[in-house]
Amino acid sequence: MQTLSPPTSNALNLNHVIRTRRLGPTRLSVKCAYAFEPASYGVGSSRADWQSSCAILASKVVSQEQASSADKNGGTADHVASVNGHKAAVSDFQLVPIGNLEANNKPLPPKPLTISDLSPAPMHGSKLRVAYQGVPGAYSEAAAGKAYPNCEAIPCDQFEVAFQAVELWIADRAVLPVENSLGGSIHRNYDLLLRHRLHIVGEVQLPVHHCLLALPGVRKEFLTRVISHPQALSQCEHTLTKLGLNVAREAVDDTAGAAEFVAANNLRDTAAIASARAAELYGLNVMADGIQDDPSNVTRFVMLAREPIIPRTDRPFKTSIVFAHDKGTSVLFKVLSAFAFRNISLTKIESRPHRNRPIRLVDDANVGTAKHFEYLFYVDFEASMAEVRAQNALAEVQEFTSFLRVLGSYPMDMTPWTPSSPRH
Ligand SMILES: O=C(O)C(=O)C[C@]1(C(=O)O)C=C[C@@H](O)C=C1
Repeated sequence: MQTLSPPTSNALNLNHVIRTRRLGPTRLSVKCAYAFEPASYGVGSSRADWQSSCAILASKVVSQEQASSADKNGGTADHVASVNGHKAAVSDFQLVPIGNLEANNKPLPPKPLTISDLSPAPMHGSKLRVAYQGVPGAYSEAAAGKAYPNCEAIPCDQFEVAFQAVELWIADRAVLPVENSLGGSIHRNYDLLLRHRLHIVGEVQLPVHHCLLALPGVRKEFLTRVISHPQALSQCEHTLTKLGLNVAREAVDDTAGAAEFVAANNLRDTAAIASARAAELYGLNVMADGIQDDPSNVTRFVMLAREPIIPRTDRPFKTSIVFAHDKGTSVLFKVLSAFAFRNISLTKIESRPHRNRPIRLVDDANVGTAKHFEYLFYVDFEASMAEVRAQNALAEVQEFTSFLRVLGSYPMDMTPWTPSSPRH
């Protein structure tokens, strides 16, 4: 996939990230997130390890910010001296947050934690911060808004950065696409779900209504290429051909980023496939509206958090799992029968290469060596982990598999269906 970097989006370092999260939606980049590579913050295998790593990170962030504000006030030497054991006054060590000073500059004792401090989100009364991949105007931003109305949406330049933003407490949630009704699965996010330790806490299904966007005054005959996210290009493939647009199609990181790129570079030979909101944001014209090949085009997004939600039985729930087996795919039928036997419907099954052990060799002295590809299986089923039948099904699945992880048990998106109508 080609990466067209729009001139407006700079790669940020961690200090910038921390500041811009308060200022507004500058895109988080992988460069900033890699400042805390998993290996360097030593995430252990247990949740306790992971949580304490996050706490250490969060305290590092605070002390970095305090150090930089001390620098600005010419306080570096004092700070270093106090850390080295001179000037051991409490205020030098800043054991009490700076804001907690009485009028006479005496530190107040720390405030006790309350129940609301412990609730997972929103943090400290502020808006919920939701990471998504893309720039403003992307469908993922709309999905974040549907999942968490009034949230502060935080643009990230890659899916991986959105995962890390939540892990590093820069964001409270991530909203990421996993499948589209026309384009199929977004494999990258399936792989990332396994590599990261976040939990699926919800899903949203967003009707995706694509537009063909170009600079004002540009006509179809001028176009030599159409750029967009690969999913968007595949969702509009036939319609583009029907419109007579047999021009080059180029994949970029996100739909709104494509619109931004056309506008920022004043490209009169290039159109972007993106939302009507992207047209407004980047000053483009809508040349054709509703160009997705199916009017009921819909993308399913999952909401991710550091903590799982407590599963319930008072409304429809879905559960997502991933499993593998040492003996390969032969176990699949047994696993699926554990659900069929209990009348639990599967809504999705996806297989991905088993990255740690992609090939299994089976030697047969007479005929040679068979090389089987190994897979991880992702299954979504319609039941809550609070239901006994789901617990029993998983207990059985565990017997057949060498690896099983519950990615989340969460309420199904049951919002009324409103497909968009084609108007091109
Ligand atoms: O590029 C965007 O606007 C996105 O939000 C990404 C994405 C995707 O990854 O599938 C989301 C929804 C649409 O299906 C097209 C693209």
